[in-house]
Formats: sequence, C-alpha cells, structure tokens
Amino acid sequence: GSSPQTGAMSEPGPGGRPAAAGPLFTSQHFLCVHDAVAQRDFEPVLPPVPDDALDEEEDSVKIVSLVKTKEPLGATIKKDKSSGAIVVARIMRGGPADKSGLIHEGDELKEVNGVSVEHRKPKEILPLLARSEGEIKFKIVPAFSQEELFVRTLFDYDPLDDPAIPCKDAAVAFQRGDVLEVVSMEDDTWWQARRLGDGDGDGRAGLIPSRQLHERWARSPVHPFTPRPVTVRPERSPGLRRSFRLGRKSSLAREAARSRRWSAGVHGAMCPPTYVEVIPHPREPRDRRRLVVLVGPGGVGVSELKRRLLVSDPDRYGVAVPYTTRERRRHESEGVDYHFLSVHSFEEHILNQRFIEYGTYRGHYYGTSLDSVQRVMAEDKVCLLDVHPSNLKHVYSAEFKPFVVFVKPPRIEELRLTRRRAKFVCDDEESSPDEDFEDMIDEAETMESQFGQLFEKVIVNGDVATAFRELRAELEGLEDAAVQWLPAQWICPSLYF
Ligand SMILES: Nc1ncnc2c1ncn2[C@@H]1O[C@H](COP(=O)(O)OP(=O)(O)OP(=O)(O)O)[C@@H](O)[C@H]1O
Repeated sequence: GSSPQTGAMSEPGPGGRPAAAGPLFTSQHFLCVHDAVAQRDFEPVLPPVPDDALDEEEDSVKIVSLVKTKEPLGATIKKDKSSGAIVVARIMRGGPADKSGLIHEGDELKEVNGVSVEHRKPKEILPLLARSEGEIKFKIVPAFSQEELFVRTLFDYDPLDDPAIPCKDAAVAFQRGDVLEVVSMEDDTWWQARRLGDGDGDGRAGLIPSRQLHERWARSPVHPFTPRPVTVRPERSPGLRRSFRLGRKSSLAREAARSRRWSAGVHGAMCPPTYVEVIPHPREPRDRRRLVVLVGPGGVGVSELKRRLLVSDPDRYGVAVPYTTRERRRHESEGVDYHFLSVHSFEEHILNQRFIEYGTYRGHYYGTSLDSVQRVMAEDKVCLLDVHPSNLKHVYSAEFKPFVVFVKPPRIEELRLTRRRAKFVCDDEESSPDEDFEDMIDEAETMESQFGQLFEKVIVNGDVATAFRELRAELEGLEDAAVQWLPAQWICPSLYF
C-alpha cells in the first residue's frame, strides 16, 4: 500500500489556508480499493443503477463503484469556494483512483453510499467514508464528460480536394471556425468527428485529418493542402501599434526582413494551427459582454473597422482610454482622450503589470491598461481593443473572454483595387504600394501561423463595407447564441489541447 501521505487529504484553500479543518482522512479513514481494482485494465462491474439516480435533469451524473482495501485511494478533495460543492482536487498519478480511470480531478462528489454530501462540511463526510467497507459507491458529476471532446477547427477542409482521404463519402468537410465533436482519436491519421449544428446535431461521425496528419502535410512539399511554410520572425516589440505606432519600415528593415525570411529554411518553418479544444458554456443573463480584440497586420484596416463599429452604435461599443505621460493639450480632457500620468506613475503601472501594451513615442510613454478595459466592460459595453497578437496573453482568460477577430488582407489584386484611394503610403519613398501590400500579406501569414489558434473569427478586409457588415453581424450573433464555445484553456488549464 501507499504511505498515508499520498492518501486522500483536504486541499489548501486560496492563500494556502486549508479549506477544511486539517487533513480530511486520518490513516484509519483512508479510502482503499482492492488490489484487483488497481489494475489498469480493470473493467468495473457497476451495480444496477437505482431508479431514482438519474432523472432527466441529471443525465450527467455518474455512479462509480470501487472496492476498499488497505491501500489509500490516492485522491484529495476540497470544498469549492464559489459553489460550495465537494470536488476531487487531485488524483495522485499511479494511485488506485488514477488507475481505475473512474474518478477525475474536478469531479463533483454528490453521494457516498447513497448518502448525500451536499451542504456538508468535508469533515462531516469522513464518517460516511469510514463506515464504508468493501464496495464503496460514489455518485459524481464528472467535471467534463470523458467521452466528449469538442474542437474548433482552424483550417478549411474539403475531402473532395483531398487525394489522401481513404473514402470521400466517409469524410466530414468543415470550414475554419466550425465546432466538431471528436468521437475517436484511435487512429492517429484519421480521427472521427461529427459536426455540431447540422440539423439534429448528432449526425453520423466521419473522418477528419488528425492533427498529426495535418502537421505532416504542412511539411510535405506535394500535398495540395500544403500551406506555405511561414518563418518565425522575431516578435515586434510590444506596444507602438496603431495610434502609438512609429513610421513604417524603411527599405533597409524591409530588406533585412526578406533575407531573414528566405534564409530561415526548415528550422524557421512552423506548423499551422489545426484544432483547439473548446467547451460549451451556456450563456447566462449575468454574463458580462465579451471583450472584442481586433488584430491584423499594419494598415489592413483594424482602426477603420473599429471606428465604424463605434459610430454605428456608441451605446453598445466602447474603447479603452489609453494612458500617456505627454502633456495634456487644450482640447483634451482627462479620462476621455487619455489618462494623463506622471512618468513615475506610468512606470509603476508597468511594474505592476497593468499594461496590455505600452511603448514610447517622441519621448513619451503611451499604453493601454487592463484597468481601462475593465472600466468599459463594467459599463456593460463591448470593449473594442486592438493589440499585437503577442500581447493577447494578458487578456486571454475567463475574466475577459476575448473574442479575437483576425482582420486579414485579401489577395494582392484586390488590395490594388480597393486601396487605390486609401492613405496607405509607406514613409519610405523608394517603396512601391505593391511592396507594402506584399509586406502586409507576409505579416498576416506570420501572425496567423504564430497566433492563429487564438483567432476565433477571420474577416477578410477586401471591400470595407462588406467586411464591416460581416464583423457587425458576427458580434451581434455572439450575444444571441445560447451556448458559447470557449477555449478549454480558460476553464480548465490542464485540459488545454
Ligand atoms: N477595405 C478597405 N478598402 C479601402 N481602404 C481601406 C480599407 N480598410 C482600411 N482602409 C483604409 O486604409 C488605411 C489604413 O487603415 P487603418 O488605419 O484602419 O489600418 P490599421 O489596420 O489600423 O493599421 P495601422 O496599424 O497602420 O494604423 C486607412 O486610410 C483606411 O481608411
């Protein structure tokens, strides 16, 4: 058996304080399972499910039956601070609970041997466990269903264009952004999945390329889906984007970027993002509106789209007021145009990591802070933010639930047509508009390969009126959807796909 230290214990609460008074299980209270249960291939023989155990409301409840022996179960439990539920905090790797595969971290404990543990303190649950001999039955609500894995697709797939698919009729076509339920990953070349939102939503499963296969394609020079390998360029310094931006690239900088691009070779090539795990999150009336982040290469039209959204519905959309250390001008007001700060205060904000992005321009600091974003969100407005994707990490959490829109340039022919009158002019006299367009497209490809897994929506900004309509409809749709598909990373970091 394991040592008592690896048995079931109460977990410390926030701030290191124990959530329950002292260790939950003393040595005589350890949950134990029979040695036979500890086999990895153990198939539990579940007792018949009591008639009243599963009503329609509780279809996610699971009955788990284990047999106690001398060995500790190897699990810890705690009381969840917000819901008050008793949850499994930790499963010790290699322990009987882990090997049984039946109980998982985050599972909510509802009953032990038919006795409800709801509204009980962890120490009140002790006697229930101590009394259990031999078979011990748990009623639990799994943290997430082991059988359900949902992914958002990050590329388009049409089996009709795919010569490698073993059977075109057995495949599932999808477009970037579709949510699929992956039902089998047994084959590491072709996974099985079904689309959600098709009619009754639980149609037949079909084949989709596995992540491994898609990555293999990315490296192969012959497959029709081979995306152009994109090189990793050094990250642009954070800040100094959009309104804070310095001049455009000089021809020297452009040359340097090009030579880096061509010399990067195999080592610089990245795999394109494939699938990202998502979890359904039912919308609740008290949910705040999601932060909307627009990203895209310089000059693509992020500011233009943001401006149009603000004008279209000023009560609904707002922007974070930036901070600066420059002098206030006569027509400017504190808290409207900028928050004016001393250099000392600004630097304190930097140290306290309050900035999502900051930089200097003509000797003054400029920055966008988390506080500004929170203020707009607290007004129940949709906060529109534009940052370099490398700075998304500061807001990529359940607190902000950012809806990240990638504004992508169209093909160069369309850029030539649509940008004829735009003031998209390089500071560098020697460069032609075509070179600017190529740079924009290159920068977009780099962004997409480095950060594409964070982009929930891609809008191609060819005709600006069309792009704006599409963006506005998408943002309005966000609030109508009963269920939102949020990255698993926000809800349960260890699930990150
Ligand atoms: N689809 C479009 N068709 C024509 N002109 C456009 C389109 N989108 C944007 N523009 C114009 O292109 C110019 C650059 O756009 P904008 O300032 O929005 O770029 P940006 O993505 O914010 O880039 P930067 O970071 O360089 O400011 C502006 O004059 C804008 O009006």
